Amino acid sequence: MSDGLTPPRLRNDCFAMPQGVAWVPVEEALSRLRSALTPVVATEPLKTARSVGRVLAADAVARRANPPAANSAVDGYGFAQATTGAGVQRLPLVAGRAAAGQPFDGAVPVGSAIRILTGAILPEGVDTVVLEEDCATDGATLAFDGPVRRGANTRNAGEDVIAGATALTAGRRLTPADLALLSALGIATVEVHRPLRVAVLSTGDEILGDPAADARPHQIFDANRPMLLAMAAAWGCVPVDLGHAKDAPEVIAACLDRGAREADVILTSGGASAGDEDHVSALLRARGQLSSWRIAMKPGRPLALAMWEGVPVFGLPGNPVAAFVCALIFARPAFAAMSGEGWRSPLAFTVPAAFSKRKKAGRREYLRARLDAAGRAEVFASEGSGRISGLSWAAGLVELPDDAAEIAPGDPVRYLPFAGFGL
Ligand SMILES: Nc1nc2c(c(=O)[nH]1)N[C@H]1C(S)=C(S)[C@@H](COP(=O)(O)OP(=O)(O)OC[C@H]3O[C@@H](n4cnc5c(N)ncnc54)[C@H](O)[C@@H]3O)O[C@H]1N2
Ligand code: MOO
Repeated sequence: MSDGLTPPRLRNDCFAMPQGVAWVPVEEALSRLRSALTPVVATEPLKTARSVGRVLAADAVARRANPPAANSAVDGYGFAQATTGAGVQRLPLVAGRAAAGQPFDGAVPVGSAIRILTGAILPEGVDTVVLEEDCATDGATLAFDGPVRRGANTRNAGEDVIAGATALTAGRRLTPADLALLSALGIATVEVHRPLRVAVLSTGDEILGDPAADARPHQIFDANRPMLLAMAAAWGCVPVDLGHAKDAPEVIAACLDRGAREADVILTSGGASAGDEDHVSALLRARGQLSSWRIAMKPGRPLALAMWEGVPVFGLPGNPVAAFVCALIFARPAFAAMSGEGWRSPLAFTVPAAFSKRKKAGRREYLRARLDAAGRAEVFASEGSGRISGLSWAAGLVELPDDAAEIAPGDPVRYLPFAGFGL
């Protein structure tokens, strides 16, 4: 008989905070990570044209000014402004013209004008250009209505960037626009970090790797691995697919060993909680250095952060929504720090809520959200952590503070667009 057995009061709330467990606030877990992580990737020289998405390992210094010489911003006629004034101006045209790539060799005499095209270096004697649409000409004389401002329709040498200036600083993840800037400044090669290698492992006896396979009722297709591998790739990392492992400690340990050999960081999903089959957290506690787990956030509370053979492991929860949110909030800034970019806080702005919600104190909450036509954040109808359709529906997250909150339509909320996470 077990008459003396007294169960705890029924909570029936899978998101309630269990007692007797140390919950790590999100900010504390983030600041632990931030202080622990440094760049782990080597550097290499790379052709600028091939460097998009890479992280600069050294400042890029302009070899040349942009523009390198004063030139015309329009197609028109150039002259010295000092000899012109108000009212109708008539200037004799010199023979020849100045075009981009075909500079005019001579000097333009004071009081004369020259045909000039966009991008052409200003010939000696020219400091001002008048737009061709504002001119009349018979081929020998130019007429326009003055006055014209000195320097009109021209671009100064170095007005964008001067030679010797630092164009981009170390830590910059290079964008297509950066490639234009570097190329214009004559920087043909950049010193960049090698991309971070991110290994991804799914765990669980129920996981079936191939979505084309015939699944038995107890089996589910692996949703987390393609998602996490694609996130790593979108973040400029090299994804390393570790496949999926059964819920057996020695199998998971072998996969982690491989991950530690082939990658700079490991993402696992599933088995992060404290259930009978939650081998990832148990393994990390027993054989890795578990630094922080059970984060006070929803979704994602069983996040495990640990080291395995000297390589950081992010033990993400199995529920795909929780795995996704934890990857955004923890893995993304951490990968940036490890990649040489430095810690990157997510882009966030305040928008009015299009929803009502009451939350309890003690946990930060992330809701799948998107902006409606009026710029208000609407949230996905269900908060269920397995509702993957809501991740596709969403374009960002609403972040609710650790404290209790009651949100009514129109109240300001913090919105974190996926685009700000590079997705
Ligand atoms: N008694 C308690 N049960 C649970 C708690 C709790 O505190 N007490 N926490 C719940 C929360 S919250 C989460 S999240 C999960 C996290 O558990 P695990 O990280 O150990 O994940 P699993 O149990 O392995 O899986 C959870 C769920 O996700 C599915 N899954 C796992 N991997 C994948 C994958 N690669 N692709 C698609 N779906 C996946 C798995 O089948 C489960 O349904 O624990 C709760 N339970
Ligand atoms: O918080 Mo669990 O991480 O919801 O799904």
